[in-house]
Amino acid sequence: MSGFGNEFATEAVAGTLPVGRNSPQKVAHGLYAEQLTGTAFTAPRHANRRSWLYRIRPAAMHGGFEPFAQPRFHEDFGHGPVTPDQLRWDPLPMPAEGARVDFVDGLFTMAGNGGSAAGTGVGIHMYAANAPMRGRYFYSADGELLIVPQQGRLRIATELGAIDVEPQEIAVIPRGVRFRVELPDGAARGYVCENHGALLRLPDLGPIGSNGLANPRDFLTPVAAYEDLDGDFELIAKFQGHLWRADIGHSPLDVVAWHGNYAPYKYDLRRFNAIGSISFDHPDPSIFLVLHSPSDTPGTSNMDFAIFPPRWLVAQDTFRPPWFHRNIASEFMGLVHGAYDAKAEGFAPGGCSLHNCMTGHGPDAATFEKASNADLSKPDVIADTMAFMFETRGVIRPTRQALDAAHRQRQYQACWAGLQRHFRAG
Ligand SMILES: O=C(O)Cc1cc(O)ccc1O
Ligand SMILES: [Fe+2]
Repeated sequence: MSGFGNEFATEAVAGTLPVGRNSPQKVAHGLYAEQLTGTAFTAPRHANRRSWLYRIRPAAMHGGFEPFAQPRFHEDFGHGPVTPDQLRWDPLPMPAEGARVDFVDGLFTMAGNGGSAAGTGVGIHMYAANAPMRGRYFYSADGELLIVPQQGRLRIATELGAIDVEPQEIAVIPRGVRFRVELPDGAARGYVCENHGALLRLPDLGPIGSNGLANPRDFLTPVAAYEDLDGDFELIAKFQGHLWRADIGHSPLDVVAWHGNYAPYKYDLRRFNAIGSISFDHPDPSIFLVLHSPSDTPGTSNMDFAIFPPRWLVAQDTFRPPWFHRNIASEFMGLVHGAYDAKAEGFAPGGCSLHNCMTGHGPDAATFEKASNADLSKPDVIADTMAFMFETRGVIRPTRQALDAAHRQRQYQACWAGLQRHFRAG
């Protein structure tokens, strides 16, 4: 179903959805009615999100929760000093041969800020997995999950229907929605931004007008699909930064029909309508905004999700790649595909970098040399690329395990060491 944040209505068995009411005395086909709210009951209408689910058993039916051990997936960003160094990592290694690692076991928390208790900030995780989730279902009560696959497709079977995503697409699973991940290609790796703040939404377009950037009709939400399965299953929850498990005797993906505007969705990043300079200067990266989580301060996001897709560079008398800069915002970047135009070397697909508040960064020495001498009489085309940025208002604190990881590039700063002094007074 196409559209962003629409009021959808979908039923896997005809005649299930009640007409003219949400909670009739008896629901058709002997189902239970259940409301799932994603915003405060009294949130303004334009921001209000909730769905009505008609299901075989209510979500309340499961055993007691007990702690679940997966120590690499958490919300512990530390309280001590945080380095202002530029940081970069090679791709998260795939699971060892012979190990069976599913999506939940394969999550590795890289960095974050704020937290689930505060209701602001983000958790930034990566996953590397080689096995489907079997008899296991997961949800995060701590935030919505923006999933950015980098290698391998995911089939995300959720309570509200199934989403198939591949690299260069994204999926968003709302807070609380239960799901299971299968790996059609046998293995998968990617990035996850767990958003503790306001729900992701499309940005206003200002003078750009009524079309452009990510267009609403390119967002896709699944139709209802249900499992009617009994068994010795497990429900895993992320709640207040910790993982919990409970026995559940049936598949929680048993929603036969639903209606509402709180639902998972996907988007193909290749549909993004990139807008840029056709005169001079490289614009601010806000021009590449796909989705954002606003904060209480106008114009200042809790989190921005921006991408750097294929595009033409035509600006005249201009250093065309990203400039050298320091920002108030903090930037976590990943690369889904190809090469990134500010980094000639070292930023690999599946890798990531972190440039925090006021930390200087920009093109590496090789990129600077090339772009300073490029022939500007011709347009350049940047093809075969898809980089992205999770940009936040708060400083992004790398986790201990990310700083200690063998795949951290300890010599990253050397990429700027070759920048020559060119100054001549007069
Ligand atoms: O640091 C980066 O590479 C991301 C980035 C890209 C860009 O085009 C402008 C600013 C910016 O921070
Ligand atoms: Fe930057």
